[in-house]
Amino acid sequence: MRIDVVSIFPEYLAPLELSLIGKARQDGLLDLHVHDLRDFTTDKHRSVDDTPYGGGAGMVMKAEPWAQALASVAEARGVQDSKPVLIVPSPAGERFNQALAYELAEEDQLVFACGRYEGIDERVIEWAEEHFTVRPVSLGDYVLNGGEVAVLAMVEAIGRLLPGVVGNPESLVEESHSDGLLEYPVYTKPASWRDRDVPAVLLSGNHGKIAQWRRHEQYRRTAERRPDLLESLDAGTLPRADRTV
Ligand SMILES: COc1cccc(COC(=O)c2cn[nH]c2)c1
Repeated sequence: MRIDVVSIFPEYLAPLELSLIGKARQDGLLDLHVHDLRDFTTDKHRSVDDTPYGGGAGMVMKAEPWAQALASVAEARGVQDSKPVLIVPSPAGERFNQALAYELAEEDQLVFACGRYEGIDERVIEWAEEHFTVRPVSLGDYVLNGGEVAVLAMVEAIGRLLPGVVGNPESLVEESHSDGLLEYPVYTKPASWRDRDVPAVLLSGNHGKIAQWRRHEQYRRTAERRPDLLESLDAGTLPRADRTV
């Protein structure tokens, strides 16, 4: 998979050189390029924003630098049969979740546009529809100063689903949200720690009972912390589970 990120703070994406995603890049599993939006400006001040039409506080990101940057990224990939997906992290986007992470992990190319200030001139989104499948995506109902933090989270959530990125794909199966439920509690040595014991069933060696206990814990936790997930479970809108793409 190829991922391109456009930002006025490219150094914000440096953590993607570390750990699992960094290794995936070294192993050639993930081809990630970060671009500085200011490299696509033409004025002496390399300006990327201006005051909003209609008034109001804050600034809006200008359309032309974005069109130049996105056109350059679309070309970088060469001619392909499907349009790359342009993801715009935004408080006004569709909600990011594990199901969307699985869906996006199947794409050949993802392009992330990191907005800042009050947002990007809406005409960029309209223009981009010609070259991309455009998807505004929200991490949650809160406002960040820019899309970079959201991109770090999404690239990690998507990247770890790519074949070969995590050592043991089995670990992707039994984790929160892979089956629509929260994960069960986990324990490791010592069996007794500060007068707190590991649940006896986990030491029993009875794998049927262990699986049963874990499933029960998943339901108990989900009902307690995320009853909304139980509703979508009933509605059958489960995320793609137990496989890498
Ligand atoms: C595209 O325009 C803007 C404007 C302002 C901030 C941002 C950054 O994204 C978020 O704040 C966000 C993402 N998921 N939840 C919140 C983008």
